[in-house]
Amino acid sequence: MRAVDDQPELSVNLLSSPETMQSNPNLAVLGFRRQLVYHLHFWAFIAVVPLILIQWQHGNHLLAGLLALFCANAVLVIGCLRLTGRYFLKGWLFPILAVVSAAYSTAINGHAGLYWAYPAAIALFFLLPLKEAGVCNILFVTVMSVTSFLKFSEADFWRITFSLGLSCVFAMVFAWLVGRMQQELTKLATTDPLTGCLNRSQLADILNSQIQMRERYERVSSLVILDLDYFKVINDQWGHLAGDKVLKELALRIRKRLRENDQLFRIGGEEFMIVLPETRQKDADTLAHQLLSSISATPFLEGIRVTASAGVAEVCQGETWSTWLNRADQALYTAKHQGRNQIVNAPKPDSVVASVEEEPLPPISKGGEVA
Ligand SMILES: Nc1nc2c(ncn2[C@@H]2O[C@H](COP(=O)(O)OP(=O)(O)OP(=O)(O)O)[C@@H](O)[C@H]2O)c(=O)[nH]1
Repeated sequence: MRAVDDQPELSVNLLSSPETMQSNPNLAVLGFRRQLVYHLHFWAFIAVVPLILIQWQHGNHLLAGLLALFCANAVLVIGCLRLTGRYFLKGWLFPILAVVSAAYSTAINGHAGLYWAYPAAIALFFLLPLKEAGVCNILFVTVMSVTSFLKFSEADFWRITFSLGLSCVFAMVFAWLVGRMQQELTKLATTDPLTGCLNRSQLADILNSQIQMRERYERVSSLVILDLDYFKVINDQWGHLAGDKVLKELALRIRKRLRENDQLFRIGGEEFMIVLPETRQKDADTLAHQLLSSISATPFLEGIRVTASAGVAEVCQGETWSTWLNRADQALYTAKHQGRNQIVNAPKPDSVVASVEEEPLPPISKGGEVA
């Protein structure tokens, strides 16, 4: 399990926007992870603040300093998460300071310091990626074993080593299972169970990322929306199970033709959308023709021949994801209206055509040639 992902481009504050989290499963997971980090730092801060005074009064100034640093880090992490939604220093200071403080406290305070080793070891699995947390904990248990060997009786040394080791193993297994469960649930929430295609949950995010590529780097992407023709007739004549098989087979045929970076969504009953990064309209149109040919060339099930219609749209400068999608959708509507089994390319939006037409002509040199 990883507490917080590296997503610097994510500017939403997930601690304060539950609506965003509800509509996007990936953001929901990230939001819960941030909540976990937030609460760990908050409660650790509450628990450790009194210890600073106690250690200072006992003359353990170095330990008091370490604990003060730990609390300052907790305040910074909480503040950054609250104000910017980012994770200060990616969570490394908490485990380092917790582990060093626990080991040092055990060395100077004996059993009183040892009790803090257990929460510190467990917290590692919630703050760091699983592998890093595992390695840190092996080092930590080793340091604590050596300390207890030097400080306590042999029987205590064995007890401490095994109980701390076992706590780490339990925490690791739990964190690993929670991480797997997150992955499974995210997959379930973002894909269509019948065809395995992406569902609408991430549609806006993925289209927006393509728009950003267009705006920042002039990298042009295209959309193809493809819809089976007269699919209702298949359901009516051969039944819904046959209809489902046709949809599965359709997704397979489309996938066979796609590149690794292309993304296939099922956005309606028999309506599919393909996002084609770094693809011009002309090339998207070629792909759409190939898809329509592969759909109509061979029957899906015995006797079931199917055709499809498609709308193609390249993203334009200054366009939002919904206007881009709408243009592709309108093109599909036109293809259906014109008789189906065909592809229609979406025209550029009016504002883009106007701005191209209004572009000033290049200056003319003295000789009458274009400069
Ligand atoms: N088998 C099956 N059918 C579905 C599924 N989702 C939607 N449908 C059916 O798909 C059909 C869509 O019908 P229409 O929207 O009229 O579309 P169409 O018959 O393909 O007509 P055009 O798109 O205009 O060519 C409906 O009968 C839905 O019940 C599904 O998951 N499985």
